[in-house]
Amino acid sequence: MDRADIFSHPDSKWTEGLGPNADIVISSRVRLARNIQNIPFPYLLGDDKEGEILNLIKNIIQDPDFKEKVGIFHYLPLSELTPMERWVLVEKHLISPQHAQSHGHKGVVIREDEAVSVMINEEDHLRIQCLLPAMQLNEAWHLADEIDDRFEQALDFAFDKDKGYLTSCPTNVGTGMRASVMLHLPGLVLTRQGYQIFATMSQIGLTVRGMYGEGTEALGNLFQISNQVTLGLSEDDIINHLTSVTLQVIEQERHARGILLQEAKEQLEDRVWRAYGILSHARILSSQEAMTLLSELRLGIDMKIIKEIDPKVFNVLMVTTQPAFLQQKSELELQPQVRDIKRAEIVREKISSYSGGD
Ligand SMILES: Nc1ncnc2c1ncn2[C@@H]1O[C@H](COP(=O)(O)OP(=O)(O)OP(=O)(O)O)[C@@H](O)[C@H]1O
Repeated sequence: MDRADIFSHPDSKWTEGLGPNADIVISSRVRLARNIQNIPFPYLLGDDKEGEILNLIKNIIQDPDFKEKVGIFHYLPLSELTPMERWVLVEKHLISPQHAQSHGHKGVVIREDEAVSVMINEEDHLRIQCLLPAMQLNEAWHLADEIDDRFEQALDFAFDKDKGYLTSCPTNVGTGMRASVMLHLPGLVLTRQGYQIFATMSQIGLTVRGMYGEGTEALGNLFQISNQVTLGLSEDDIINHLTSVTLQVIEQERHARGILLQEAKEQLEDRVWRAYGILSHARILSSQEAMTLLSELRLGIDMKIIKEIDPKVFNVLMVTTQPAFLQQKSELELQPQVRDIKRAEIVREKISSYSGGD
């Protein structure tokens, strides 16, 4: 995948949708916050120093040994990207919305398969993120650990022998790790059990966020669950705890789907087929409506109510129907009403490609 493909193709490693519990876990993410010793945190840095950090990282990823060991990365200084390109990276979950809106010498390096991205000068000098499809928290952690080791061969990270890694926000001190899963939980939402379960998360050191992380809405019944605590726990503790809670939530979601099938089969089928009908024929779709209907369609696919559509369609449409991706693809800035027409067209085409025409 070359640099231009990052903005024109919806596919990332996570959109492959393959792996354990892929019917409920859309993606698993591990991010490590790291800072370079003796350099102030980004919020205290002047432009020159920020520029130096960007250059440092650029040189590291261009080193032949680094490339051979951990792969080819594209270097993208945010100042060289259009606002639309930055938002495509948010919609592909490769950078945070906060990073997309920042000014100064910020950047990101992205591995060719888009499983790894490293934000530069976000809240910390480096935010190493590994994003894999389905329930692969352990795999994402091992990959992040490997990338971290490679950077650490070239950089001295700020580390305190008692506290661990030092980070700009005290909530990240220690491992600097946030592990998270993005879950599709329509069963828990429809049976009204979701909010009760989410309310207990903070009592067990976890937090529930919306589709694009901190401060964002939970669209399309998608929720991100992540660890709140980074201090006093090892990386393995964090991964094991999140894994065991996620497996319980998966069980509860399966149970809720079973109840729906047993107690409200016709209503469930009706909802799924209506979603299919609207998505296959609508001429205007807002992003919110599209996400809601795509979630219902995906539920129907996972519950074998609809058999001919590949569940991966949901992951890809989660990216291609988003405002920035739509506009980037059209190479035009589009008014919201025009975007809604374009979105409906894209969804119709994708769905009819499975069902033999609109
Ligand atoms: N499991 C996941 N799958 C896909 N994307 C994710 C997942 N978890 C987080 N993200 C994405 O990562 C970005 C940052 O998320 P979030 O704000 O929750 O975490 P963070 O990096 O730990 O930031 P902070 O330290 O500010 O809380 C967002 O764009 C979000 O969509």
